[in-house]
Amino acid sequence: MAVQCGIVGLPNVGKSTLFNALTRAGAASANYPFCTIEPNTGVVDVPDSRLDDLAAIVNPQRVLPASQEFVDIAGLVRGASKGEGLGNAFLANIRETDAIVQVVRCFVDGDVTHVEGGVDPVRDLAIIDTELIIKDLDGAEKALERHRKIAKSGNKESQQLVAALEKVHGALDGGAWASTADLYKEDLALVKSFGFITLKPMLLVGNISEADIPDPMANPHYAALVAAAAQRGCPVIPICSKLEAEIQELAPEERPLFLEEAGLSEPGLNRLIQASFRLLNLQTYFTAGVKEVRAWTIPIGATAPQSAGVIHTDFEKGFIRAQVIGFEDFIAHKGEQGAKEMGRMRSEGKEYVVKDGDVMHFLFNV
Ligand SMILES: Nc1ncnc2c1ncn2[C@@H]1O[C@H](COP(=O)(O)OP(=O)(O)OP(=O)(O)O)[C@@H](O)[C@H]1O
Ligand SMILES: [Mg+2]
Repeated sequence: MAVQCGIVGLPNVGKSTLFNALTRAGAASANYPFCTIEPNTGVVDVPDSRLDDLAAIVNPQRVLPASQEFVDIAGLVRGASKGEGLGNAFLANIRETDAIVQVVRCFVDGDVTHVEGGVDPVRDLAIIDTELIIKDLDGAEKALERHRKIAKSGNKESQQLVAALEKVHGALDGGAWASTADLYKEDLALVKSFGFITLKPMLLVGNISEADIPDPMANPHYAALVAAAAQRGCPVIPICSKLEAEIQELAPEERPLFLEEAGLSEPGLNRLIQASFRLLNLQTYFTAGVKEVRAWTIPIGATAPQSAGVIHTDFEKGFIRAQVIGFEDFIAHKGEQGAKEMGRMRSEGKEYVVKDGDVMHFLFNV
């Protein structure tokens, strides 16, 4: 289950630079087939140092991190939703994604053109908002037109769908994101297939300059973005895309020193990937065998059978029970054998809610 994030923003704000940094980072260490699916879609590894800790104990033949997909689209300009610029065609590409990462320019550099004439993150946010809202409004209107006809014939499901679409439409028509509409779980399920962009969770990336790294809030543009993000309850992280891309061009052994000099404890990309994980309420469990140590992505709250289903649907169908060792126990007792001897291996049933970091072994019927 590779989670997909769509990267949006005005032209020339640093989306592709960020995307390239991300995908190069992934490609360097990834052993995934189809690493680059399309020119503008890249699969990246989810950095997780716990995998190294597990591998040091288990000594597996291979280590497989969890993965995440990023989709880079052309910049959106004013009027993109009405066909201006290239962005409109590309907006369709992000309808399928699970979350939106919006890159907002906060770096000041006279050599890099700003399509709106100057750096102003709050204005830029409003422009992108408008485009996404109009695009969704258009989609909602078309869907309503179609489904109102079917609903008239007395089709119950269509009537429910129309009611849900009307809520979405109402929010969008008032200039707000569809996610602010008062939608029940059932409504969300009904409108899911329409891929409304403004129903997706969004993470803001303030693209700062290298000089801002030690103290991003000292850049008034970034501070303004943080304030705007807080107002709408949207997470925001500072990243210098340009530097991140440069880091990924270095040999892995050269990176730590470079990071230290830049004032970073780890690549900003790690924070970005981890933040998008949190945004989507995801967590990780591990399988740790001599063949492979592997990270698996599951929603927070997933039960043991649901988690097994991420490996294979048969594991979920035929689930009997799971043997579980907490990550800390696995490390402290130097692996499965040690944890077992100390009574730290638990047998859990169908109701067990998997915890972040659990090392799992599933028993199932086929
Ligand atoms: N943090 C930064 N500091 C300084 N320059 C940057 C930074 N991030 C990106 N740039 C520069 O901004 C320019 C535009 O970057 P990029 O091509 O990534 O933008 P984009 O958003 O993908 O544009 P488009 O929408 O046209 O595809 C490049 O010259 C890049 O080097
Ligand atoms: Mg680009």
